[in-house]
Amino acid sequence: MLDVRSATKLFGQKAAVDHVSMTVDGPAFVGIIGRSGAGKSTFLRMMNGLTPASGGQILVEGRDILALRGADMRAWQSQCAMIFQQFNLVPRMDVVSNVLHGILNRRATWQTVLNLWPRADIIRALEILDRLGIAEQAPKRAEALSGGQQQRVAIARALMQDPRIILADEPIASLDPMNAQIVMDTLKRINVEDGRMVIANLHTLDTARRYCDRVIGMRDGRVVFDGVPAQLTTGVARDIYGADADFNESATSTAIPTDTSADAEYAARMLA
Ligand SMILES: Nc1ncnc2c1ncn2[C@@H]1O[C@H](COP(=O)(O)OP(=O)(O)OP(=O)(O)O)[C@@H](O)[C@H]1O
Repeated sequence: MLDVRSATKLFGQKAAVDHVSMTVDGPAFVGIIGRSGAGKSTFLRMMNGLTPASGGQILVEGRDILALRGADMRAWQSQCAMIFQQFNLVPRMDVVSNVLHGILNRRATWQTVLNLWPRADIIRALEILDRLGIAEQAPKRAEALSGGQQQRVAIARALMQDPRIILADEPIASLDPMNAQIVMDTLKRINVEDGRMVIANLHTLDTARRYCDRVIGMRDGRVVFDGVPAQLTTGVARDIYGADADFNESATSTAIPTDTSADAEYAARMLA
């Protein structure tokens, strides 16, 4: 389904993404790990056209999405939703309107300005929020929600697009461990239940091991590891992160104790 061939992005002389190649068949959950500056975000941004490539191809069912322009690129972007570390919601807008913004580019501007949405779209947005356990938050302003709830709204907005691929750029980097787990469980459910491919940049090894079918390790723009979580030993991780013998896995762990969260009830249900 996804065939990346020598994808490259240069910023001046520097290759942020350096001849990256990989194939992914079917709806896998792929994690990308690597130290800061390894090229993870740039690669995801190339995938959905936010950053134009300098070379290579990204073929999705034989079509090179790096070559798309205009309406074709916008059509691809609606099939390839993106989730960001900082959620990127409209803070003062209510939750359901934020979710409806997932299909903004399918609407006339005047309809959006007047906040006129077809009943069927509103119902679908509410159904998605209900599935993610946050339907009761629908009328609230996005800024009134906890970080974990806001990220679930961002996931709901992505689902509104009915995408084939979800790209998540450090989706849990701003969250406490319990909310991080809820968000990762949510992404995993979408992957398994809906058959949508998920590609997530992750900053913690334990998260990559726990949730991913496959892990890609990047270093200096290149793929230096491509395997299943069981192959991700401490030694391999040390190579990916370019760390020395003092490399300590706990530095990339989410296992920080916490006892407070606005999401405790939902967490209990999800984790039961
Ligand atoms: N717009 C840009 N202009 C110039 N250089 C850039 C730009 N975006 C990224 N870079 C450089 O490309 C390299 C890869 O950056 P990128 O953000 O993709 O890495 P990353 O692995 O996602 O790191 P982080 O986890 O810190 O986000 C870095 O050296 C970065 O400084």
